Amino acid sequence: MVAVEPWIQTETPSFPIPECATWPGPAIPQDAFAALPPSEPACASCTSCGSEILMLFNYISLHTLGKTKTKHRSPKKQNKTTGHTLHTFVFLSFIFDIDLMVPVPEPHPITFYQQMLQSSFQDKFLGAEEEEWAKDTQNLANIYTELYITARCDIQIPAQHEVRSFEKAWKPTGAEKPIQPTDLFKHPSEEDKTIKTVLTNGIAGIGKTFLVQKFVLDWAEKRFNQDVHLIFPFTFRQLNPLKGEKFSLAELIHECIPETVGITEESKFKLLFVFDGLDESRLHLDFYADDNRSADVTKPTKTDVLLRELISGNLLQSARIWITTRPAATNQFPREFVSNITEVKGFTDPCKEEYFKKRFKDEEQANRIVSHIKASRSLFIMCHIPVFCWITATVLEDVLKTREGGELPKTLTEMYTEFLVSHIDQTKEKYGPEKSIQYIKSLAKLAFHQLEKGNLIFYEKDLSESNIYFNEASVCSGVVTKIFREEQGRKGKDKMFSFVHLSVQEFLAALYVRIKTSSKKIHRISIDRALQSPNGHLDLFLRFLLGLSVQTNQGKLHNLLIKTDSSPETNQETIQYIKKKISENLSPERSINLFHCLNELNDCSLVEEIQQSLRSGSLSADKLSSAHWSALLFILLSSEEDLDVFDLKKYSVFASEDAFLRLVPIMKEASKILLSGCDLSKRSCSALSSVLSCQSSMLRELDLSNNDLQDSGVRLLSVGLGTPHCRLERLNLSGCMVSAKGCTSLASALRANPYHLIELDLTYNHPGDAGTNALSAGVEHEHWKLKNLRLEHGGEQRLKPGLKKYFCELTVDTNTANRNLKLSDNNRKVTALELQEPYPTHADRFDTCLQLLCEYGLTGRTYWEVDWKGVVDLAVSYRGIQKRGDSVDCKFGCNNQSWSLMCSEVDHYSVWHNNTGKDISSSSFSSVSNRVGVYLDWPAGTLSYYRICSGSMTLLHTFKTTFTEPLYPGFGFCTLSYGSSVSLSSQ
Ligand SMILES: Nc1ncnc2c1ncn2[C@@H]1O[C@H](COP(=O)(O)OP(=O)(O)OP(=O)(O)O)[C@@H](O)[C@H]1O
Repeated sequence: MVAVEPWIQTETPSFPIPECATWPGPAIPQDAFAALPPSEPACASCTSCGSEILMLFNYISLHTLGKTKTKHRSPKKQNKTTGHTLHTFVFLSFIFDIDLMVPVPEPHPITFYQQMLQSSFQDKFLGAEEEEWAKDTQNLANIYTELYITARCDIQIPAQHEVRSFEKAWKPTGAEKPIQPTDLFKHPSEEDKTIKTVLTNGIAGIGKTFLVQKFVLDWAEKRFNQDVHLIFPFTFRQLNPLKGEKFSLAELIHECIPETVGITEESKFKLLFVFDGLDESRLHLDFYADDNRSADVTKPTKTDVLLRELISGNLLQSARIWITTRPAATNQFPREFVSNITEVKGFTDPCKEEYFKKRFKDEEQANRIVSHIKASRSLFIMCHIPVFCWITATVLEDVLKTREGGELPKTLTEMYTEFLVSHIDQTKEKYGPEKSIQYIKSLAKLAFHQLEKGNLIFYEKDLSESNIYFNEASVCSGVVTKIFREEQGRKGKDKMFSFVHLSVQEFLAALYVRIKTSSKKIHRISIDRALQSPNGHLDLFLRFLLGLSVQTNQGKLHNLLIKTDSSPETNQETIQYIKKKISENLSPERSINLFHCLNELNDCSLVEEIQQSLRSGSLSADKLSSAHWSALLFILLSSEEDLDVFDLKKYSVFASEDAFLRLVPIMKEASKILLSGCDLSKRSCSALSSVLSCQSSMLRELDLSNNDLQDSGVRLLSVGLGTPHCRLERLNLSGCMVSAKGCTSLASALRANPYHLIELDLTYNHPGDAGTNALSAGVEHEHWKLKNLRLEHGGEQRLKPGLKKYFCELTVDTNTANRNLKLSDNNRKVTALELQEPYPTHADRFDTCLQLLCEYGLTGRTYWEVDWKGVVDLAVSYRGIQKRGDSVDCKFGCNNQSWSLMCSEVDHYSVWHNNTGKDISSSSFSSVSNRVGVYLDWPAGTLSYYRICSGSMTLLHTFKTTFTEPLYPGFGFCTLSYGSSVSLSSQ
């Protein structure tokens, strides 16, 4: 027996394999495994899966190798066969019927086959640029730009049409964990454990196929993943035509990956099966179907069943599986078969630039293109999608070549119009203008009808319905190859087609409508239809349709469009109609699309109005209309501002609860929401609950401390917390008036969804025994992730509203009182007098400054109130403030040891720290008030002073700092204001 690799070991127990006698070929040479590292198996000791592989490759050697030797290959492919090594030559000779010049003894060590496959894949994947539709793109290794990939712990099924999601200014967030492609199969927490099945999710054109190709190329060029012996890359497009046909697994592999034909070795290989494009699958992949019997690798089985068995792990249990898909198809895949989910997010901002720099070798040209794209926010955002970068690069390259110094396209419609025009121009001369125009028209028809049906992949039959006949199309392929691609089906059957990107299909569909009708009404009808769509699937179509009514775009496509009545006046009517719609109560997503439409129509008036008010500081939340609110959200969502952290205090102009509720779409983008002390009530809890339960919620941290949410609010919040989509890790409800009832709601939410919350802060509440027990019991539970439950500083007083819950009765420290300060009213009143008191000498006594300190140092949250008269300093100070003399080191507010509010019946208020003062405007105070409230939140580093008048509080000032020692409240007076006094108020 030899060492079995851990990832095989963990899955099936070892048992002795059948005797080598079952091997039908020549005996295995002694040195067959010589090229393997010492930990690799030196002989065929095996697990159950090992024996499956043994049978698989025995079968290959017997049945398929000979058969495929005679297979006919296309001359085009033959030209590509410039083998890298002797092995490659030998291997390729099997495929291409080239006479063997050097006989190679069989069977070979695994490294032999590995090298053959790797050499062959180098040819295949380096040559990715040879794809028909992308003839001008460069070599994969040269153009490949790093993609941002994240690990997710669940599958996201978008409620929206995926095209919409590419409008957002996506940025890496703290909530997401980026991973390298080389770590796809590494366990996130346990390094020595590998993962069996990875599902990689990503919207259309985001780079999934490129990622797969680069992964395989890196393996083939021995850069990464060398622990995998063999990689078998499939695409669902390839597999679709095989639906219902019967193959053994080996035959299926050979059928789709001819490069594997030579493999005849038996052993326990580490295999990786890659299946690209689950969303395009037409196979019957019902994992719970009745016919799910355990399949035999060697017996002909229906392709659909083989795949299901392989993916579900019933076949080749130790093989790794990697599936890529667009989000819409993720729900086809049962969660229990996925060990890890990753998402391709596209290019980060620096990578967008890098892409263009790779694509344009001329540095000056590259810089010009990058700065043009950056100048148009919408284009720059969209460039996180690689296919959009490709379209942009293609267009701009052409425009720069043909129009020296000319305007570059700025809107989306302008970009796609140029894209189309450049292809028509390139091919007109070759095939004649009529034919090329006719084909574009036919493609537009196809695009429209298939979009209506929701189809992204079409067959020859669909083409002929739009008068496209394959043979002619291929003759004229120069016209269409860049916008339309053909996937080579099997043996010439079932050819499949798609547009290079869904957005191209949507553009052509809009063009079709423009070709067909010049009616004024079409704008309104299309706007209404797009607004009715629950998932926004017509949003982009609408933008193109309206963009195509702009005269400059129409001028460029005059060969295709009939004369329309899209005069500037008609467009003005459309603009007014859109503005009217925006002012109605639309969902944020729909209204944001309408702003994009206005942009396509070159109308930016609404957005400019808001931007102007933002710049001048005249924006006031209560004066904003619905349309202005939508404009504001549009600006915020598409701004460069980092939306990862939502801090309501940053949006001070919206600090009312009503305004806060309007900002929910922004909160949905955040991973951290900071709402401490924002006067929120239970109304806000329902909104936050919807953010928590939103499918795409990235929220990990929510700080609601110091809001009087009460149990009713916490109950609403718990609804969101308990939903499976909520992945909140930290929740701060400190000082939210929560009693046992609220704790019980939280506990039941956590019973439903115990997997994410790690930290729960319930300090300064009143959980009582019942609340404490309900939550503490959960912490002990093995499924609960909650580790840090904080319940300190509890008590009945915490159920009081506002800052009163932190009320504290201060006691003066008589040993610190200056002799000119008289204490009366049971030491609760301090008055500055010219006449000295006979206090004994004490080291802590202020000998010159008319000041005193209170007895206890404060380190938590404390609130107190005082009544004052004359001119007084209401201060907090470190204990070590100097007590001798009258220098700045002694005086409250004049050093770095103390902070003070100076109240004067003449000059009103000023705040002081470190000898720097700031007056507080008194113009807003209509009447005199001599009561001040002081709130110290020592851990948060805030000290706030409030003016209290007839029971209402007005914030005067907040100091924000980091306190390093306990703080002692203190009172100070100046020598010229004898008679001034401070009285400590009781609760
Ligand atoms: N990492 C990358 N570096 C450079 N270009 C890329 C990269 N990824 C993708 N592209 C460009 O974008 C195009 C589309 O990418 P790809 O086909 O991989 O997307 P996809 O996610 O598989 O899309 P779909 O879901 O539509 O199949 C590529 O042909 C290439 O031009």
